[in-house]
Amino acid sequence: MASATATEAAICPAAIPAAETIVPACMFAPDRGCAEDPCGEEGFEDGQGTDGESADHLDLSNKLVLVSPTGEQYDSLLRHLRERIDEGCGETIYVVGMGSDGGDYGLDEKDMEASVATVRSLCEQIEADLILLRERTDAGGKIRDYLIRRRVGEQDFLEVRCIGEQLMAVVGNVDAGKSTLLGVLTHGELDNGRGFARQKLFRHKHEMESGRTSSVGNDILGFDQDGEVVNKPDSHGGGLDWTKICEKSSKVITFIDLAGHEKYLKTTVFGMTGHLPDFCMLMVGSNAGIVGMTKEHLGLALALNVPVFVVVTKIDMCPANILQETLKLLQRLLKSPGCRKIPVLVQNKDDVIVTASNFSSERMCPIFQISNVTGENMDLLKMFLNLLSSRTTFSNDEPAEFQIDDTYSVPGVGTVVSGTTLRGLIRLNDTLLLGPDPLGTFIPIAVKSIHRKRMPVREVRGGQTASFALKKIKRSSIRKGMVMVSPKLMPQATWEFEAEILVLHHPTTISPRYQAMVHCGSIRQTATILTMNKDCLRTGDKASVHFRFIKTPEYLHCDQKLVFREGRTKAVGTITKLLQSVNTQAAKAQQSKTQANKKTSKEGTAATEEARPSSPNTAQLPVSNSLLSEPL
Ligand SMILES: Nc1nc2c(ncn2[C@@H]2O[C@H](COP(=O)(O)OP(=O)(O)OP(=O)(O)O)[C@@H](O)[C@H]2O)c(=O)[nH]1
Repeated sequence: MASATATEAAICPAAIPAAETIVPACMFAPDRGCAEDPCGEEGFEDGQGTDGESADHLDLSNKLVLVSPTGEQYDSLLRHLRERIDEGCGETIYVVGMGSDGGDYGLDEKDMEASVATVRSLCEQIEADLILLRERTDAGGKIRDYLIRRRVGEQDFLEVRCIGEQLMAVVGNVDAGKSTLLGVLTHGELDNGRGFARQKLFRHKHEMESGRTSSVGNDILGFDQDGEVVNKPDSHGGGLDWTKICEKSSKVITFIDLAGHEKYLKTTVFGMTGHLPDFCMLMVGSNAGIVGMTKEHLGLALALNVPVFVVVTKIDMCPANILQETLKLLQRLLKSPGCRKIPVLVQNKDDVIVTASNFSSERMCPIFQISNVTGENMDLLKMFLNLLSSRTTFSNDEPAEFQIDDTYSVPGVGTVVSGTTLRGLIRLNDTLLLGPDPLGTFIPIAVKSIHRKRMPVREVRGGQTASFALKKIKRSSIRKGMVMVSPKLMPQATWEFEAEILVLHHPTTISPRYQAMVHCGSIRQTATILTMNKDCLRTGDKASVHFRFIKTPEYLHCDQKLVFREGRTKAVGTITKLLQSVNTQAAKAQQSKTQANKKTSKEGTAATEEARPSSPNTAQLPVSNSLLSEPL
């Protein structure tokens, strides 16, 4: 398949040498030993039509297919491109001039021109921009890499302006330069080495004074169509106008700056589990090396399956031998059996294109070396950020589910909840079920206003962060970890669940009755181990464990990832079974009581009436017979 397969720039695991030294990025270029390998075939699967027609007989494997495709080939190419754009959440890197049929790579001038005209026409069909990233020459002529990114139309502005939004968790030990790098990236001014750039980001007074991040920060970086950063801080306070950034951007990255100090590990774990980041940027100070929380943060990202890349900072002030030592240790850590990553040192734009193309789907872990003070290699990092495409696809057809990360009281507005839409579509005036409350019940609630990136919008989709203003609800009755879901889901709260866990670290042994904090999505609550399928657990052990929350039941799913921690003890796992769900008379009684109270308020009554027919807690759920909602 000419461009279709070749565009994958796929790495070939078989071709990866188990080298001791850092692997150069060019090892991953598509022209290295991948021509006859199974990676090349992957594209064929993609190339199969939705009607089951094989791309094989359309012969899309030849690099010349784009020169003058038949109608059938054109349709197939279009279908394939559409699939890739959907898979890449609106963008993909597309290579012209390479086939997977074993022929020489490269096209002559005329064929390249014709091929690009075809790709341009395909892009028009899907309303996407075609941006040239690089041109190189091989035996058969020229090869070009393009970024294809779906356009964001004017009419989308009010709806979902930031289509290409990605969430990036920023982790690393204290003083690695996390806040500084975010300040430099989002405010466009270099640092002075004494904390100048980070000043713009601090949110709490004590952070300003100590220079340490304690909250989960949130900053955005926008790229225009040409990959240029659009952030322009205003000249007065240096603040960022998010609306303007989103307006001008074809891609927006939201950073969550997670605290580096061990004291704030709880917040950091919450940031990683609760915000569903697409990527994780692990920062390492070149002079300090792999110290403190670096390994913990890396372990957390790996356990949660978040693709990680590393940014080594402060290269301006680090002696060459220390920098080399840090890189060596870093590489050893990444290649260790616990990580099984392939470290790749990014040194030029070609390396950026290759690493960005393969990042989310492969074991590759790019390493950047930068200075926030001199700006060295900042262009490579920015280019990488612009080219990264997320593999997380969210379906809008599923019933809506929104998890609450934070609550606010806004004067004149009332209670506002913010969080992440996990799936489905939430529109203005939809009625959702909010819960669970301490009794495990969910109450109907109408969506009266939605904000995204500080802008009012009419809907939010899976994967997007948003805030909702809620009527007639006290802030104190909402806690992190609660959800707002479609009534179709008939939500139930769970006191007890089973999970397969792996103990990453524990100083002695864990046995039944042990208690620790469970982080799961935005849920953060202490749970007790009731039973497990082993007598006791030590570092490195895997087991099936039966947990019970100590305070309130929570809304959980099977297959959700969780982190279980207390002090230095840490375990990660996956929920396998929900054991004790609240679905009781008591919950029902509480539900009716809430509704009765609501009737006293006109608006509250309206909302209740509206939701009643579809409210599972009032009408449709089967009623179980015991007081399961009571804690043990
Ligand atoms: N010379 C030099 N100094 C840097 C660089 N990056 C950061 N710094 C300085 O290093 C110090 C620590 O940077 P921060 O950005 O606060 O580190 P952090 O990782 O955010 O720390 P926490 O928020 O506490 O987790 C500040 O004084 C920065 O000015 C760099 O590339 N070169």
